[in-house]
Amino acid sequence: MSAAVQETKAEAGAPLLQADGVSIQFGGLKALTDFNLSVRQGDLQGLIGPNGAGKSTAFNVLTGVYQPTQGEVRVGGQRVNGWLPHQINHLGLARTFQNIRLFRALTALDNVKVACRAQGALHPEGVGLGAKMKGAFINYRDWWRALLLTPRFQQEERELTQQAEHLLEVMGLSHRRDEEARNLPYGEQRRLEIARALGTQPKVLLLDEPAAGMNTREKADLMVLIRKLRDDFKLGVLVIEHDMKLVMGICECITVLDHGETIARGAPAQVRSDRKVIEAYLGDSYLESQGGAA
Ligand SMILES: Nc1ncnc2c1ncn2[C@@H]1O[C@H](COP(=O)(O)OP(=O)(O)OP(=O)(O)O)[C@@H](O)[C@H]1O
Repeated sequence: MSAAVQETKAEAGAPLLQADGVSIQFGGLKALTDFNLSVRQGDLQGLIGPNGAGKSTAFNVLTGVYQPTQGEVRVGGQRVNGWLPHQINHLGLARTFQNIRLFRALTALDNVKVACRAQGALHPEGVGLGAKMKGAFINYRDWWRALLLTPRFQQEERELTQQAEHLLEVMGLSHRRDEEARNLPYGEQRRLEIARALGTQPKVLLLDEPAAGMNTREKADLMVLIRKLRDDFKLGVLVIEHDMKLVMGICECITVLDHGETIARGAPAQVRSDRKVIEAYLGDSYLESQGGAA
């Protein structure tokens, strides 16, 4: 870790994202049990575990897609249980999905612009009728502005385009600016998803299997890129990833889930030699491939 990042971490203070004793149950299935997590600025953490361990469920609970059966989620110190995903996003939490969810028929630029616009818009925070009515009023006002092409709307459009172009450049996608998302190669679609998440100006970025489907070269580039995003955008990053080389290579702290329970947490070296982790996930073949035993 660079001295600059260590310094940033020391200043980081309070967690940007926190889960305290979070559990969620689907019928009789305990998908996540007593899950605790803390992400601060400058963190690059991993979340791993076998298929069905509860990793995506954890992301869904943290981002408001699912409501926890028990426990508390805080974003920027604010309790967000019961909040909608876009409201939580507005507090500074953005994510990508395991199955890419781009606007397939929109250009790369427009995919990112949509996210930049969402952040620029005022989203009333909280739950309840007051927030809903305020939201409806804002939507109505913005609709008229767009319809009448007011000078302010046009100025905002220019600024959004510049922001989106910058993010495409950061993600190495400038050459795809005007191509429809569905026509991009798979690896580039994954990077476009990250550009779109960055468009909402997050403080914490959750990446769900960002390297899935990428070739070795693309994965290596992605590792460098994720670190750079963490540093340049002053983010806290949490990554779900099955590629152990990538997770062990970039994450400073790794949480391991199995059947919804946290079975280990620590630095890569500590986690990969943990007997429970080897038994549940890595397997002895992984150890052998690394040339050692626990
Ligand atoms: N909406 C839902 N309704 C019912 N069960 C669910 C729901 N979402 C997840 N589950 C179950 O919760 C468990 C955890 O699933 P989850 O998708 O979080 O695992 P995962 O660790 O992300 O797995 P993978 O690595 O395969 O993506 C699984 O048994 C899954 O079938």
